[in-house]
Amino acid sequence: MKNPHVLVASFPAQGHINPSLQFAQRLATMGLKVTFATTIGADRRMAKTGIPDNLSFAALSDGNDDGFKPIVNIGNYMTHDLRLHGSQTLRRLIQQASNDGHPFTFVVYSILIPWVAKVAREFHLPSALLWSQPATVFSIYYHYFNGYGEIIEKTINSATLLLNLPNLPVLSVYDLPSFFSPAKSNEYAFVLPVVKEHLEILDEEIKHNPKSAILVNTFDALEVEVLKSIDKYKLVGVGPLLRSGSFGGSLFQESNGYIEWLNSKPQRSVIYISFGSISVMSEQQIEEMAIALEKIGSPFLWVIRENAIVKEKLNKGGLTVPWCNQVEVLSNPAIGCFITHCGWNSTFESLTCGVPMVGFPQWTDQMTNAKLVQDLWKVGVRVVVNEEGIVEAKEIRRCLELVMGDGDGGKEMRKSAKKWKDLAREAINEGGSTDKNVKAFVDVITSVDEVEEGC
Ligand SMILES: O=c1ccn([C@@H]2O[C@H](COP(=O)(O)OP(=O)(O)O[C@H]3O[C@H](CO)[C@@H](O)[C@H](O)[C@H]3O)[C@@H](O)[C@H]2O)c(=O)[nH]1
Repeated sequence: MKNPHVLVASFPAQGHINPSLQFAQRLATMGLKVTFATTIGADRRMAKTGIPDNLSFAALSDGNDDGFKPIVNIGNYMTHDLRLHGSQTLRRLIQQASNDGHPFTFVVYSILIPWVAKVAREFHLPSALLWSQPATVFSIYYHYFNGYGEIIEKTINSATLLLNLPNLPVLSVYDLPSFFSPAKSNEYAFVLPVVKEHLEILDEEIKHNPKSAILVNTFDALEVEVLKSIDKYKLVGVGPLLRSGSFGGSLFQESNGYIEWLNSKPQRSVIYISFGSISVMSEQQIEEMAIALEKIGSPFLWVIRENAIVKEKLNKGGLTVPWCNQVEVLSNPAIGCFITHCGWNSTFESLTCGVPMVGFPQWTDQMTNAKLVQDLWKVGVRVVVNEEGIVEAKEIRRCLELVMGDGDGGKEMRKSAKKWKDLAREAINEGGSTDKNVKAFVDVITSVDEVEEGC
C-alpha cells in the first residue's frame, strides 16, 4: 500500500478523546496521513491547537448535532442514537474519502463504539481497537465472557471471596469494574453487552487479519504478564499516550494563572485534586475534603466545576480551577501528591510524571486502577469509604500524611513513582518497547493493506 490513510475514531468523552488523539498525532508525526473523528458536538468544542499538518478532522453524527447537549438517557444514546447516526455518517465519510482520492486504508477505534469496526468491515477495511484502560481491565472483562462469569458474579456478591484470574493479581469485590454489579448500574446495563460485542468483533478481525493487535494505553514493563496472558489476542502497549505541550483535545476551557501559582510553591508541597471529566463530588464529600485540606495545611490546586461551595469553604491556601492542563500540572515539581478518582488517563499520567497518588475510585475501571496503584505498583494509597459511602476528612488526612510524609511508606511510594516514571520514559524513547510496538503496528497497517487489496 503506497498511501496509507488511517481513520482514528473516538467516543466523544475526554477520557477517550485524549489517548485517541495522542495516538492519531503519533501516527501523523511518523508520516502517515491520519483523520481523527469524533461526534459533531465534541468536535466543535474540542480545542485544536498545535496539530500536525497531516492530521485532519472529521465529525460523525450522534443525532444531537446542533450543540453539545447533556445526554438524558445514556442507554438509549449508546444503543440507538450514537450507533445509528454514527454508523450512517461513518459510511458517508468512508465513501467520501474514497471519492476524493484519499481512501481510508485502516481504522483505529476507541472503547464503546464497536460499530465503527463493523462499518469498516463492510468496506473491507481492517481495524484495531485502542483500549484506553489498563490491560488488566481488558483481561478481567475477557475472562468474564470466557469461562469465569459465574465466579466473578459470586465475587461481586461477597465481601470476603477472593478471585484468582489467570495472570492477574488476587482481586476482591472492591477491585472489580463496577459494571459487574447490576444493582448499582442499571443505567449502564449496556456496558457489558458492548464489551462482549467488542470481543466478538476482535475475533472476527483476527479471521481476516491474523496479525491484528489490540493497542493498549499501557507500556510493556507495567503490565508485562497481563499483556501476554490471553493467547488468542495480541495485546501491545502503545502508551503512555500523553498530551504534550499545548497539543489540543480539551472539551473544556482551560483556566489561566495556575502554573505561575505552582511555580511560586516549594517542591513537592502542593496537593492536586481532580476527579476527571465525568465524576461529580457530592456536597458532603466536598465538605470532608475541604476539612481535610484545611487540617493538613498544604497548598492545593483543586479542579472543580461546581466550585461555589468550595470557594466559600476555602479562602486560604488553595486555588480552584474549572479545568487545567493536567499533564503540565503533574509535571510541575511543586506537586507532591494527586488525589485522583483513578480514571485511567489520570492514573497513568500521574505514574508517568512520578507523582504518588491518593486513590479515590468512584466507578467503572477506577476500582481496579486503584488496586494496581496501591498493591502492585506501590505508588499510592486507596481511601477507605465509610458505610454511608463517604470518605471522611480524617481518612483523607491519613492518606495524605502517608503519601506526603517522611515515613517509610511515603519514601517507598516516592521511590516507586520515580522507578515507573523512568520506565515510562524508557518505553517511549527511541528503541523502547512502546516505540517498537508503534513502529511494528505501522508496518502491520502497510502489510494488512496489501492482503486486503488482494481480496
Ligand atoms: O482539569 C483537568 C482535568 C482532567 N484533564 C484530563 O482529562 C482526562 C480525564 O481522563 P480520566 O482520568 O481517564 O477520567 P474520566 O474523564 O473520568 O475518564 C473516563 O474514561 C477513562 C478511559 O476509559 C476511564 O478510565 C475512566 O474511569 C472514565 O471515567 C485526563 O487525560 C486528564 O489529563 C485535564 O486535562 N484537565
